[in-house]
Amino acid sequence: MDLPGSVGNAARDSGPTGRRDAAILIVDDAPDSLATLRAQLAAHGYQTFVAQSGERALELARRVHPDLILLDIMMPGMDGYETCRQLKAHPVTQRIPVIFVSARTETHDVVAGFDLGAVDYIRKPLSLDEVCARVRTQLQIRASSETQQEQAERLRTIVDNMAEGLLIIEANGRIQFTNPACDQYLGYGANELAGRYIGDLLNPLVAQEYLDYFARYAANPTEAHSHGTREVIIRHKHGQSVCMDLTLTPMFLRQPLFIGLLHDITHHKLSEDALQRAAMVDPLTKIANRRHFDSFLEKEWQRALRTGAPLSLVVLDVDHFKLYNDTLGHAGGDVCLRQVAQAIGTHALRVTDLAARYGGEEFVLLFAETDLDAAANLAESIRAHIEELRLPHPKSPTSAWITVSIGVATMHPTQLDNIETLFVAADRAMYAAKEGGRNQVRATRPGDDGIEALRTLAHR
Ligand SMILES: Nc1nc2c(ncn2[C@@H]2O[C@H](COP(=O)(O)OP(=O)(O)OP(=O)(O)O)[C@@H](O)[C@H]2O)c(=O)[nH]1
Repeated sequence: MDLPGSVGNAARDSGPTGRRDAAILIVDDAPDSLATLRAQLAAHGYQTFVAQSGERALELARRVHPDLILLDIMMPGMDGYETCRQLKAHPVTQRIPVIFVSARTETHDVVAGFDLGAVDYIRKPLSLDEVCARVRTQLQIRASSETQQEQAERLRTIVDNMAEGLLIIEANGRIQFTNPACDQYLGYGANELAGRYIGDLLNPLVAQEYLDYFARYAANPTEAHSHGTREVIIRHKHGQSVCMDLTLTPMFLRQPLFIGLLHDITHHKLSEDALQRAAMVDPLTKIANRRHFDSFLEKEWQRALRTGAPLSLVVLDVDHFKLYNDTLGHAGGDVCLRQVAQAIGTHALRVTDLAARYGGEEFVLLFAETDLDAAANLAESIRAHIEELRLPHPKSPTSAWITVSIGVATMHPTQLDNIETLFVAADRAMYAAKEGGRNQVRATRPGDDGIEALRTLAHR
């Protein structure tokens, strides 16, 4: 009988403390030798299994997964060498340490044993204490290598499954490793990024900044600290840009290395952009709001200062709008403002033009690099466009339709001027249009003499 009474899965289970005794399979065709070894090992607290042939040893090893195998070489049928070869060839048993126990003591026998993957070789006749000492040592080695392997596997599982992208980068910017999340974020297959350089992913200026930081760290690893988290635009494999938070931490593992953690913030970015856009738009009419217009005007003003180009401001006010609201209701007034805004917006065609609702029923347009005549002509087409909308204004003393009064002012700004001057001039021109009978455009150049300078372009 080869098996001890307790063989089976129960014998291999963990005890209540979670620790199980090491199990040793002893393979020897000589019953005496088997019995002696077994008694000795059992006395040291090991669980033992015995087999008297190579074939039986293979079968048992696959079933009970012993922690160690003591294997005789000379056996009838399959000898110890062949048994060892087959143990090492099978995935279930290949990692079980094998110690040869043999009366064959020639060096080439011992070498052949090691060549087959044995971890030790004990010569017969046996010194039982020596056997126990060698068994104990091998079990300790196995336990510690198993622990290391488990730790490595645990780490690997974490790295493979984490949501953040992970990159290991060398000091020269070469990517050494990426995890699956990183590959997926950036559109690459497994191992495809390894060997590439961060310059392949980042814009040249940002990549250079990182390379400078790497070089500083490599020159003085003890002084360096984490580069912190920063928002970067990374090139996806298929060309599009992805917005990510990148956290870089330096570490020294035989060489200076940098651990990069990538966190996808495209979604935050999209909502941030949407918020930013919303902050620039008038909620009722969906054209630019006053805040956006003011900052746009400030930029164009500065540009006009540099280039000396003319800057034209158009101020537009809906005529008798209070009366319109009183007649058709506030909601009707809102609809009208939307239609007027839409019409105005269609006249701001160049990137240097902007139409905005400045407040209430007042609208403004900026035409950069546009002189007074051109701006006045544009204003006149806006006036005509709105009149042609034929939005009924039943009680208006000016027209049966909605009309607007428009003031235009043009300046070649100098350092001595300010934006206020341009606004005041356009406002005065607009009020002159109101006073002149509404539904008309008046234009002026600040600096010309007051109301006389206003030119009537279209007076109906
Ligand atoms: N429906 C609506 N009305 C608004 C809005 N903002 C301002 N108004 C109204 O627009 C009207 C502007 O009236 P006024 O400034 O007195 O001038 P007006 O009636 O347009 O007359 P003139 O400018 O002299 O032609 C006021 O009644 C405001 O309540 C808005 O968002 N929606």
